[in-house]
Amino acid sequence: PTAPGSRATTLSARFLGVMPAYSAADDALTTKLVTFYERRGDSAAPSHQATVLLFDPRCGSLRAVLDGSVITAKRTAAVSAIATKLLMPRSAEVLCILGAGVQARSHYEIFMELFPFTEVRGTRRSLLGADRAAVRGLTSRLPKEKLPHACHTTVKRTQPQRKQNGWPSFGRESRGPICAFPRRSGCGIAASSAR
Ligand SMILES: NC(=O)C1=CN([C@@H]2O[C@H](COP(=O)(O)OP(=O)(O)OC[C@H]3O[C@@H](n4cnc5c(N)ncnc54)[C@H](OP(=O)(O)O)[C@@H]3O)[C@@H](O)[C@H]2O)C=CC1
Ligand SMILES: O=C([O-])C1=[NH+]CCC1
Repeated sequence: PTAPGSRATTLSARFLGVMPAYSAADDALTTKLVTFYERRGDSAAPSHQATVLLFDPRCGSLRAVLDGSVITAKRTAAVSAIATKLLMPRSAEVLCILGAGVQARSHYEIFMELFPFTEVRGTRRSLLGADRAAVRGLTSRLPKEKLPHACHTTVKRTQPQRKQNGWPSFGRESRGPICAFPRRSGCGIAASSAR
């Protein structure tokens, strides 16, 4: 959990995070409850499930219960976008997304809206079969200049964007194995100027 004052109760690879926050400026008292579980087998449940509770700061009464899934997806991508805006080299042209989950999708959407990337490349574990360890190490071990080469599929922004469930359809323009991007679930994101 990333919010100040957050607490997480852990049971193996299963977490319940409690993320309370108070903003005097917004007159808002709130907490998010989020479970994040390692996905097992072919479970259909999302790995992250969240609910947001909104309280009246004056009397402490509960005022609203909100589904936290969209809030989590959009808020996390928005914070990444702010960091990217401040840190990304001006020459960056390639957006590389590692993983193909909820965050991958929300990051893709906001990054393509805000930044002039000319190309997007993506990778997902399931395509790698026995080579899963290689993907696990991507974010930590791969030299920056190698990152795009590790990606499994690519689409040029200049080409017509065919959509498939809201995502670009990585098809004929793909290099390497064609990825039915996405299936269900993103583990990391990086912007690279490497060609
Ligand atoms: N900082 C913040 O505020 C937040 C951070 N997060 C973090 O962002 C990350 C992504 O979350 P989310 O998109 O919701 O999760 P999803 O479960 O939707 O997606 C996870 C993706 O990571 C891949 N993956 C999982 N384990 C491995 C592994 N061992 N090796 C390679 N790939 C793997 C999955 O592959 P496959 O499809 O094959 O299963 C899937 O593509 C998580 O680490 C999450 O905790 C999320 C929300 C908020
Ligand atoms: O903000 C959030 O919902 C989470 N951060 C890490 C795991 C879940």
